[in-house]
Amino acid sequence: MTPAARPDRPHRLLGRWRFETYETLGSTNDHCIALAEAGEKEGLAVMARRQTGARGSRGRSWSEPPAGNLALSVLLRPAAMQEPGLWPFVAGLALHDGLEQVSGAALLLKWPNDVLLGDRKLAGILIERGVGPDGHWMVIGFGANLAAAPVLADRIAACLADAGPPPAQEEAAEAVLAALDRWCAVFERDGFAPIREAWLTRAHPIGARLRAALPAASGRDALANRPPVEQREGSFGGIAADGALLLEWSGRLWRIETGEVLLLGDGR
Ligand SMILES: O=C(O)CCCC[C@@H]1SC[C@@H]2NC(=O)N[C@@H]21
Repeated sequence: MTPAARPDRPHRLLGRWRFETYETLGSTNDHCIALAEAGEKEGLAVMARRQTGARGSRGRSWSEPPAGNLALSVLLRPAAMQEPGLWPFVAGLALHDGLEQVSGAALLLKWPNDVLLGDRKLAGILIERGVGPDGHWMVIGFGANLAAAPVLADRIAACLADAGPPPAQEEAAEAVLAALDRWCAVFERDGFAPIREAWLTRAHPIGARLRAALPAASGRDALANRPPVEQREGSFGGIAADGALLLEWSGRLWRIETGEVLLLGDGR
């Protein structure tokens, strides 16, 4: 957390969230994590109009234009951190539905929680967990290109401005928080089955061509039910009851539990 960082106005209550907005933070995830370690209760939601050190998944940075995109993180303390592998789907649904609602654009989910406009990445999620003096915490960070897409070396990203007038940052944050409130309630009440079903109706179709970049198989990780390669192209076969990606390749359905998945044709 930036020690001097102060919200730019008093927090507002939105469903289960205490919503704070900041002009500038290094990273909204870092800010929430520092507060979680200092004992903050669950339900904090932090939006920054600008981040100076945003982090992406797999240790990458998350590139942002000077202003106008969505940077939002929430702090949860799920009991004993049950089902950690299923939260990406809950969060992905919220990001997808919130952004669709404020833009009217038709968006797609890609495993496990990227949001695409057409075949290009529009938004992503970084989920981090830990345990501090007050118990377990989980921070879910949402990043979405609203006003501008970053220029990336290896692919072309999308922004909502490609599809029409982009929503304001706060409007997008509130829509994502409202959707997250709804999907958390479904998950808490009915478990993963309805989350999985809703996720599948918002994903690219079954049979879409995917390329999965898998971590190198070695030692205990070299599971017998995974292709013994680092990269494989196949067809989307849905998701399993535990959230694993099912990839049809070479006449078999393979389970993919970790790794990066590209929808082929997504601007690369
Ligand atoms: O690589 C990805 O797809 C995940 C990107 C997550 C970026 C968001 S922006 C808000 C929050 N704060 C961060 O530092 N990262 C996440």
